[in-house]
Amino acid sequence: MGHSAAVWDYRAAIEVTRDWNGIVQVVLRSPQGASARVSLHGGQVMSWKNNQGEELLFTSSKAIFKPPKSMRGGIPICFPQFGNLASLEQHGFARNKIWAVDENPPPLHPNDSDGKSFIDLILRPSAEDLKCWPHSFEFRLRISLTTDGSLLLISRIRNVDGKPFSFSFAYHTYLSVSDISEVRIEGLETLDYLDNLCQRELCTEQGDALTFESEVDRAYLCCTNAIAVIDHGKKRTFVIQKEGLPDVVVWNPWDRKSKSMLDFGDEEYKQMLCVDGAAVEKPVLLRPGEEWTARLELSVVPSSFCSDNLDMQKTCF
Ligand SMILES: O=P(O)(O)OC[C@H]1O[C@@H](O)[C@H](O)[C@@H](O)[C@@H]1O
Repeated sequence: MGHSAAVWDYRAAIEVTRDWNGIVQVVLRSPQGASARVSLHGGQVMSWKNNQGEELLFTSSKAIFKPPKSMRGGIPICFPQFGNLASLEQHGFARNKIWAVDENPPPLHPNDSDGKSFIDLILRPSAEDLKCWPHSFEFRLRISLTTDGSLLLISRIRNVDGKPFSFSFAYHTYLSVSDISEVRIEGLETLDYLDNLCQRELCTEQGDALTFESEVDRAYLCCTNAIAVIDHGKKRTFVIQKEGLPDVVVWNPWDRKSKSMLDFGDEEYKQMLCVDGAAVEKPVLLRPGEEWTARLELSVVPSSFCSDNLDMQKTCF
C-alpha cells in the first residue's frame, strides 16, 4: 500500500467483510478497542464503537439495508444536494451509490499519521448520474479512527469537468443518545437558523443551549468550529469539530413524523439526534480543477467536560 508498517499497518487495522447483500464493509480498529464499520453502499459509516464496545451512532431497528436506498442511521453522506430544494432526489445520490475502495491511497500527512487506521473511498459519477447531474467530479472520502477512538471524516471533492458546478453537502450524523429529553447542544446559542418546519424562515436561537421537546429541523448558519452534544443520561458528551463546513443541521423527527417513516420505529426518536456538519445555506462553487475539503471529527468525553474547552472560532462572518 506504499506505507511503512511503523506508520500504518493496513492489514492489522482493517478487516474487510460483506453484508447480507454482498456489499463490502470495512472495519477499522484502534489499538485500544474502538472500531468503526463503513459500507461501500453510500460510503456510509454504519457503526462507531468506543473502547468499551458501546455503540455511539444510532441505527433504526427498522432500517432497510438494501440498495439503492441508504440505511436509516450511521452517517449517510448528503451530496450533491442537501434536502429537497433542487431537482435531485432528497439529500442527493451519493448516499445511494456503491463507492469504490482506493487500494493505493495518498499517505496521511506526517503530523496526522500516528496510530490511525484509515480507508479511502472514491465516488465518481456513473453515466446515469451524469444524466440527472451533468458534472464530472471525483469525491474522495477518507475515514480514519484515531488511537484514542475518535472518528475523522475528510471529504475531498474535485471538479474534473470543463465547467464550474455548485453543490450542497452534509455529514448526516445520527448520534445515539440515552433519551432525547436528557440531551442539550451547546455552541449554537445566539446563532441564526433556517427553520425547515416553517418554510425555511430565518430565526435566531434564544436559549442558552438547545434542548428538545418537539420536532426540530433546522440549519444553523455560520456556526463555530466545535459544538458539544451533552447527554446527561449517559453522562457523556459528543464533541463535534469541523472545518470547511459553515452550517450545522439539527434534526429530530419526534413522534408524529416517526410514525410516518417506514424505516423508523415509532418511539425511536427518543434514542437519536442528528447533528450534521454541513454546507447547505450557500452552495459551494467549484471551478474546473478546484478541490473542496470538509473535515469532521467526532469524539466522546465524560460529561464533566466543559464547553469552555471548545474552540469557538467562527467559520464565517
Ligand atoms: O428521510 P431522509 O431523506 O433521510 O431525511 C431525513 C431528514 O434529514 C434531515 O437532515 C432534514 O433536515 C430533514 O428535513 C429530513 O426529514
